[in-house]
Amino acid sequence: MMENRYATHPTDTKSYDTERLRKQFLMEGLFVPGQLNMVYSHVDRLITGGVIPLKEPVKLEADKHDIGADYFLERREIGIVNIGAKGSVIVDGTGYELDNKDGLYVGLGNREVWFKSADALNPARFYLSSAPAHQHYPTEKVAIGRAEPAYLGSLAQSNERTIYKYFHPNGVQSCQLVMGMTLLKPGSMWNTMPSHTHSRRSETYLYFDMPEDGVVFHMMGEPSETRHLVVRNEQAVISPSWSIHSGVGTCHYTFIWAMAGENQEFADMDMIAMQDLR
Ligand SMILES: O=C[C@H](O)[C@@H](O)CC(=O)C(=O)O
Ligand SMILES: [Zn+2]
Repeated sequence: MMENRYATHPTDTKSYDTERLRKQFLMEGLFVPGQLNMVYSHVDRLITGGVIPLKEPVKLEADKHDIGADYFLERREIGIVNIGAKGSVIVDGTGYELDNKDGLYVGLGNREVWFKSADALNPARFYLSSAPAHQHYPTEKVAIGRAEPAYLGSLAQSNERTIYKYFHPNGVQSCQLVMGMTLLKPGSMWNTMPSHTHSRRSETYLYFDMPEDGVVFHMMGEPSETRHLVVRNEQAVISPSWSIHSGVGTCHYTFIWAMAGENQEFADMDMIAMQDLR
């Protein structure tokens, strides 16, 4: 299933109530057993999806009306991260086994991508992020143990966390997609504070590894006009270029970030001074 989400003007967003904010920016139903669910955001044309294969493998596909192509990766690339139990992704006949938190880049031109769980009773949960692409780059797996970690924050500020970059200029190559995972240490609940925007690109966040009753208050909006979304386990957020994207949880959690836009420089951010937040 593909749901469409359209771009929003920051001035319009000021008058949104909770319901409208959630409809526009929150992706709640990505992970449903046995299904492939996707959201097509017209912000940078990022497609965000989730798939939990059970007994039957699930094929990566979309309606021609949505993507304007005969097969999913005809004019796109995709980043996949498994947030569940062991599974595999089969790319034009070649299988790649993904354990929990392993990632796989699949580039333009691959015709058939299938998702499989090793055990239907304890299935894989694949998170997907896809951007338009103009060139083929090789399919490549990034095991979490192989990704380069960056340590940020401090326990005193409740934001001690490790950032793993999967697909980026110094790692697995892609056309647009820059994707990685940030793990908060137990006792740390804040992510991406001090906050930033980056008008050169947009971003999505998937929050997971949270208890059922856990929530993250995801901060969004223009720096001088902040709003929040209450986000639960395995829900994702669309962050347009003009919005901050930051959050605080009721306990520590993990999130996957994905970006697309003008460039791929991770550090190309506009930092917001704490005194400018409203
Ligand atoms: O533009 C970069 C993204 O917002 C994230 O990579 C930030 C992040 O993971 C963090 O600070 O923990
Ligand atoms: Zn960012």
